[in-house]
Amino acid sequence: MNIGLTGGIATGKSTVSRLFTERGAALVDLDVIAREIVEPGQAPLSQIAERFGQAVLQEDGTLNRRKLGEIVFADENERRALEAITHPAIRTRMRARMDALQNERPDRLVVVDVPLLFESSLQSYFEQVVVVYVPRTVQLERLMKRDGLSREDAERRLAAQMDIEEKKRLADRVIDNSFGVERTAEQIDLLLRDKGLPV
Ligand SMILES: CC(C)(COP(=O)(O)OP(=O)(O)OC[C@H]1O[C@@H](n2cnc3c(N)ncnc32)[C@H](O)[C@@H]1O)[C@@H](O)C(=O)NCCC(=O)NCCS
Ligand SMILES: Nc1ncnc2c1ncn2[C@@H]1O[C@H](COP(=O)(O)OP(=O)(O)OP(=O)(O)O)[C@@H](O)[C@H]1O
Repeated sequence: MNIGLTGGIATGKSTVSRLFTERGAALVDLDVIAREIVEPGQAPLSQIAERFGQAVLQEDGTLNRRKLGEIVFADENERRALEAITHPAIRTRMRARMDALQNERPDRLVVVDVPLLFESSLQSYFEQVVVVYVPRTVQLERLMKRDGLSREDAERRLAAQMDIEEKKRLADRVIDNSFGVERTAEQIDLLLRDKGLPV
């Protein structure tokens, strides 16, 4: 049994993932996998340095994420080039983790946090696609606050993704995270009950 969990940047996917794992679900997080595959010694990191120049590496050879972020969120072509390097490796690892977890305990819910699920057309990997939703204004405020970004930088990151209202329309199920975390937890309990899972 699996769920593909998505939403927009800073709409609350990590918060919702944590609520699921507290209730016994297993988690596969694509932001974590995306970091693993660019660790020193991994092929994608060398490809990134070749494509974007040594300036995107720090002195210790690790990726300068802030610098690369500035480049790719300002230019769609650059972003696509980065995705062409990273996405195949991310997808392979995602599939392997999902299979391993499901084989280990077939009765367990596997939640997969996939920020770009719709943008990358990954619907077919999942039995149900759940969107964590907040209105755009709330999304922008939470993003600026959490990451210390200016409004302009936050807007740029939002512009790199499908609009949250569009994602809401495409969802099999929506979790509204506009209110307190308690209200969000109630919606998760309801979803688990609908699936016949213990809460
Ligand atoms: C550009 C990078 C180095 C910036 O790193 P940074 O630490 O600032 O951000 P982080 O990785 O924590 O991502 C935060 C959020 O940004 C958004 N985001 C990241 N990459 C992209 C992208 N290519 N397109 C649109 N949104 C993106 C997602 O909502 C993600 O959850 C990094 O995001 C990256 O390597 N992106 C390419 C891999 C990728 O597509 N990851 C997204 C999940 S698979
Ligand atoms: N219900 C809520 N009420 C108030 N603040 C919240 C709520 N849910 C999440 N937040 C805050 O909003 C910010 C974004 O949440 P979170 O990090 O879970 O989003 P995300 O979708 O995982 O982000 P990303 O796309 O960057 O991975 C965080 O600072 C978090 O503490």
